[in-house]
Amino acid sequence: MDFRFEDIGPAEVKRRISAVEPLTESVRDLVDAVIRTEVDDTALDDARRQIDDIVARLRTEEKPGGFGVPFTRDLVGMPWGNAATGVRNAIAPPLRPVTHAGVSTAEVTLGAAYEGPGGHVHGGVLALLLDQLVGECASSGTSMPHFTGTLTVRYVRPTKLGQVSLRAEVTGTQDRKAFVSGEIHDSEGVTAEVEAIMIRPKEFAGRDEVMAAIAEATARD
Ligand SMILES: CCCCC/C=C\C/C=C\C/C=C\C/C=C\CCCC(=O)SCCNC(=O)CCNC(=O)[C@H](O)C(C)(C)COP(=O)(O)OP(=O)(O)OC[C@H]1O[C@@H](n2cnc3c(N)ncnc32)[C@H](O)[C@@H]1OP(=O)(O)O
Repeated sequence: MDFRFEDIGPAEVKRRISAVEPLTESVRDLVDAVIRTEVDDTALDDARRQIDDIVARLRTEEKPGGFGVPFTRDLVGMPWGNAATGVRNAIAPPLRPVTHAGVSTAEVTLGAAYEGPGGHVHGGVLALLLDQLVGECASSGTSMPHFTGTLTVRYVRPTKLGQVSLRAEVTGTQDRKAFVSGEIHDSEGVTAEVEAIMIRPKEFAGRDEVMAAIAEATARD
């Protein structure tokens, strides 16, 4: 597991997010524009050249591999490359889950980049969002990381592209397992339901083990 520690506080986290998030949003807009544009071939080629230049500039300084999940000195995770939520990830819709009293919710708008059946959301994208939400729900509720063991999605009816709401709730726990139920709905009701078995890996028996894993990974860096 890639645990790292950065000795920074909330103000620095906020500064870093505000420096990069507008770029992520612009790239997300770019993805949507490339799907929907009807400009001619010359304009497409011109756009490609300009984008290649920008990519070369960004790559002059870059991390190897993924972004990882560094933790701040207050043990706030920064999963900024996360496929569903990452503030640096233009592929992420992005999902912004909120957990309160054991219930996680999120509202998200799924545009052209998330299409599967014509005009409707790809089933894999719905599973991704539900997977993330049940992970947040199990992990935030216990303040310990839980991984997805088994995720069962029932697609009730096609989900139209546009705004959807998600909800998840822990329905029970047994040793290191948390059972989570959830759903996605649009303006007309439920479109997909999920049942998940989330598991706290045995190396994270308690907070001390998580802290030890962070310290060990930081010492390796
Ligand atoms: C102090 C610092 C604070 C830290 C942070 C705190 C909070 C974090 C807050 C928020 C975090 C936010 C969100 C969460 C993040 C992302 C969500 C996305 C979720 C994912 O995207 S995550 C990636 C996909 N996921 C995997 O990549 C898992 C690969 N896999 C494994 O890593 C292992 O396989 C594991 C860990 C699953 C189990 O390994 P293990 O060794 O711990 O478990 P073990 O075998 O001992 O079994 C123990 C009991 O679980 C049962 N069991 C085992 N496996 C099962 C399965 N698959 N399904 C159903 N039940 C299963 C057994 O049957 C037994 O049950 P019983 O005790 O009843 O016999």
